[in-house]
Amino acid sequence: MAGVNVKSEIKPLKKVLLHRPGKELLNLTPNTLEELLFDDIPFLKVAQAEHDAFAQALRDNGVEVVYLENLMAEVLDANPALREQFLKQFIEEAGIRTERYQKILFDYLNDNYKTNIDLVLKCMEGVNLTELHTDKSNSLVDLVSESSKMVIAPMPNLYFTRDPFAMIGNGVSINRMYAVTRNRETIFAEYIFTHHPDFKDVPQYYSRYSAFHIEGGDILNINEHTLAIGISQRTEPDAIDEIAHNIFKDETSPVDTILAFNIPNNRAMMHLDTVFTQIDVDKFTIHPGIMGPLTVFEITPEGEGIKVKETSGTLEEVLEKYVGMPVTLIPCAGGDRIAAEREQWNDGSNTLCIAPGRVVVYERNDVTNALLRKNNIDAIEIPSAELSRGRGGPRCMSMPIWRED
Ligand SMILES: NC(=O)NCCC[C@H](N)C(=O)O
Repeated sequence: MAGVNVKSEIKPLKKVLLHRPGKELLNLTPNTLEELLFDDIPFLKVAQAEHDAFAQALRDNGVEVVYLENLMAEVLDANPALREQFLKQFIEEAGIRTERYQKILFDYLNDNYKTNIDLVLKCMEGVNLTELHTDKSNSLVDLVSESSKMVIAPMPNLYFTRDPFAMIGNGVSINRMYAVTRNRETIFAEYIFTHHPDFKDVPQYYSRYSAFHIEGGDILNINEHTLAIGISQRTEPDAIDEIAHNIFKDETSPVDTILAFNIPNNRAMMHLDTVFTQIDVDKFTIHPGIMGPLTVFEITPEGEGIKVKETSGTLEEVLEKYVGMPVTLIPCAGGDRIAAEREQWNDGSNTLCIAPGRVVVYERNDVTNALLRKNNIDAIEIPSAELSRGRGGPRCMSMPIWRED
């Protein structure tokens, strides 16, 4: 299956991109948690077992699972000249400024990680100064530096494959991320969507070099004509203007309406998909906390440009207009504020829909999961004690590549 095809949030999922959490999680420390966007340090062995259970649940439901690290290694295997280019770019973007250190790191990584898959996994893991064995007598920096510190920071958020790039119909948005720690994640997308034979012809609607940030957790394909994008902590309105122009300009894209949902700017609701996901033709999960402050803007093409207006009506009315039937909003954990806040913090609203009425959910969100079943939703539970410490659920941990039309 070459290319990408995602024109819905709910149609049967055929192919998905994941990243199995790796040694990058071992390089989280209490002092770096905030900068690296984690709230605690997951126990890697258990996080991997939970993630494998997630992948298996998807395979059991007929979904082909591909891994980010493998696609990237395939690109480098097929184009040996890119290995050097990638590594230099990666080291530079990791913030290594001096030529001396750029060379030390290049040689260390290139010489010690001979296969491309090992190199890619090592880049994700990060590099500790203790690995480098530099000669302390010819550099003041080395002499005064702590002996154990990360000279290349780890990339612990990679298992949230939803965010660095996002499929929109038959195209892709390669994102500029909100936080420095996540910006290197999109280098992999740049290589895959430029060089991988399955993905190099996919139209690109956004560039990682654009000035404004936008993340995939804010992008929802409501149907082939309608896209919803969150204005959030992670996505700036300027980025939505820019992507709207690019999508409307593409004659092959049927998208003619973008709904911009203005959600509160805070960590608990960092992306639209942390507060709102579609789970059936006429059902959505929702965090009750966004109902009050939510405004929705409608963006449509006008001439060479775009036209923007605020929509009127309740959220139900707005959604009904676009899905073409009455809709039910299922509040996370029912109506109770304490249960809703607790379960939303652990991604109760962040479900991955794999067919209409069938979703993958974290098992810990008992109240929400029972409510979904009461609404005739088939909720497939996966273990989540460790994965949830990164603040993302099944939708965040997956990037659909292909859904049936
Ligand atoms: N779509 C999502 O909501 N993704 C979750 C991302 C969690 C990650 N720790 C972050 O803060 O970016």
